[in-house]
Amino acid sequence: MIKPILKQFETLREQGRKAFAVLIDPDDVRLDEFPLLLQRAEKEQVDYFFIGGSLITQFHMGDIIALIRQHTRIPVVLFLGSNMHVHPAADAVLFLSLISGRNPEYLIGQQVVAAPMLKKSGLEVLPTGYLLIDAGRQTTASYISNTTPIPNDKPAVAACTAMAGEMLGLRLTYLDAGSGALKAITPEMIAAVRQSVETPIIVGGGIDSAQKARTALEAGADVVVVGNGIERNPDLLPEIAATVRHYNAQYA
Ligand SMILES: CC(C)=CCC/C(C)=C/CC/C(C)=C/CC/C(C)=C/COP(=O)(O)OP(=O)(O)O
Ligand SMILES: O=P(O)(O)OC[C@@H](O)CO
Ligand SMILES: [Mg+2]
Repeated sequence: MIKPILKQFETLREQGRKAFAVLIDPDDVRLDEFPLLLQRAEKEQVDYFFIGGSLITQFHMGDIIALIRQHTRIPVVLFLGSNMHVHPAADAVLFLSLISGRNPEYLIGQQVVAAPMLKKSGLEVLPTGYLLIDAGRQTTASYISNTTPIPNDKPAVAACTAMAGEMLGLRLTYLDAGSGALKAITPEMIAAVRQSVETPIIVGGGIDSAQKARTALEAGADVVVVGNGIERNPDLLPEIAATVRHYNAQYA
């Protein structure tokens, strides 16, 4: 039996293994070209698809998930900007609470509205402390959520925020510089969070080279997420997949 996804993340963390998640922004998917990416992802042993966006204007999330099922066995995890984007055909949902911000709507409001729907959906719910980190420019997620990201040179703020999230019972920590970030999260910040919590750590935003992925993994990320970088340059997918495989072969 395939382990639930939270258990998979916790096992990675316990064993020192790493995983690679490809972020699919539904609005940027061309359904005719998508199977090519999927075949590549399957061949390169991508571990997860994260799917979602701050805004979704194309109503084809169901078609996207159906194509993923047709071409791969890679689990699909919803990464949502809004409770209106929930789709029951996925495997799991990152149940984000935006704990770096002070906007109650994104700390608990969206979650209250989504809860009954999620309970019925059969989706695995992954309680996640979500931290937006300054990216060198305003990102869609910080604009839409109306929250101030944590300054990227303040690792202690991120560490204390993650710690509080863990104490509140959140099981995953997601450090996100935001999609298309100019600056990826510093290794100092990732390491400070790693020393402060036991939860698996997901890191994303602005990872547009294999070297940046490796830096995040070495600093303590358990899962790296790449979206824009692969949209711009599909050859980055095999490069990052090889980096993660190499890391796992070397250290696990
Ligand atoms: C789990 C439920 C029910 C809701 C979550 C609602 C919360 C708390 C969201 C957090 C804030 C937020 C708006 C996050 C968005 C995260 C995301 C999917 C980012 C992907 O990138 P985009 O922000 O779409 O960037 P682009 O502008 O590059 O498309
Ligand atoms: O698109 P990129 O910059 O890779 O960001 C991935 C994800 O963490 C954004 O929320
Ligand atoms: Mg988007």
